[in-house]
Amino acid sequence: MDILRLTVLGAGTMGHGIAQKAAMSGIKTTLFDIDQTMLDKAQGIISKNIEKHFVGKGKITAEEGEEILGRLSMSTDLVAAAKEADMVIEAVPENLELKKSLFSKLDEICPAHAVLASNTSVLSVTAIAGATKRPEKCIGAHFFNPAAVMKLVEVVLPVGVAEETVETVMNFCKQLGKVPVRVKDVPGFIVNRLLCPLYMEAAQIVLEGTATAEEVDTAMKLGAGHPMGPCELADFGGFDVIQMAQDSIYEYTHRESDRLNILYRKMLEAGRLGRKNGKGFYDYEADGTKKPFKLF
Ligand SMILES: NC(=O)c1ccc[n+]([C@@H]2O[C@H](COP(=O)([O-])OP(=O)(O)OC[C@H]3O[C@@H](n4cnc5c(N)ncnc54)[C@H](O)[C@@H]3O)[C@@H](O)[C@H]2O)c1
Repeated sequence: MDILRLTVLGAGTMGHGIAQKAAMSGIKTTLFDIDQTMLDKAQGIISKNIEKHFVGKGKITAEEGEEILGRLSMSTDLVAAAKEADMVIEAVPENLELKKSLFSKLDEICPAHAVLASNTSVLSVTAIAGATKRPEKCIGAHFFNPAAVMKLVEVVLPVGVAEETVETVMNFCKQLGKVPVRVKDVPGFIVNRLLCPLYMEAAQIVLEGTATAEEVDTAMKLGAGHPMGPCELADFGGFDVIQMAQDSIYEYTHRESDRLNILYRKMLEAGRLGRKNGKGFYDYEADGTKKPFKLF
């Protein structure tokens, strides 16, 4: 099935990037949020991105830029936003009850053929799908931040998903210029399952004083070819998100090595969330410069 009409729920960090990419790929896209100010903000960011990075750089004409924006509409009315959708992607806050309740409503509102996708990072897609009467049409579509730029989408297969749904979503991702990878609905999927142990060991090295965060980052960038060091990357992802991901992986594996490193818990207790509040392994200035934070 081709996706001609897409609805994205949540106009925050991820939702606006997914909506921008879909509109740029020729898909009629509606961005829904309960907060009009988030929709206004998203509209502003998308318009600026298209002007600055595409029209301004001569990649598309001004008319093509207008056409992209013409394919994008904003709504605070869920029924109007979703009733004709071929596919819905929810990118609302990481809260299982909220996502289940939205999926249950979407199940009533959307056409019978519509695919319902969740952008959840750590929650069970199977549990979200279970809130509907169409689990075979529910799936995870895990985009990465910034969603308009990052190539990967983890296509997450919950229990009971139909192969036809998987194929539809794999093709949709390719239409967006993304590279989709199939993964079963197990905590951490692929990327977080592999990144979390790196975050935990990096924190342990810093905690025991073997090396500083800066030394860990330099070592992994220059020695392992990573574009960002693990401490910088942990700051970027956010310690609250890492905590949720790590706890969900531990709940699945019950391995001691998969427990959240105490340093993240201490940072969170100290109100340090990472880049999102300018306080992580590093302190960040408004101009993007950073200096290492002295832990103890
Ligand atoms: N930020 C990331 O790096 C990242 C990466 C991958 C996946 N995710 C996942 O994407 C989802 C969204 O994350 P985000 O960082 O974009 O969040 P965000 O807080 O930036 O945005 C969430 C948006 O949802 C809106 N919202 C709240 N309740 C709503 C409702 N009932 N209906 C519609 N909209 C509602 C909010 O107004 C807000 O605009 C989460 O599940 C998160 O785990 C985030």
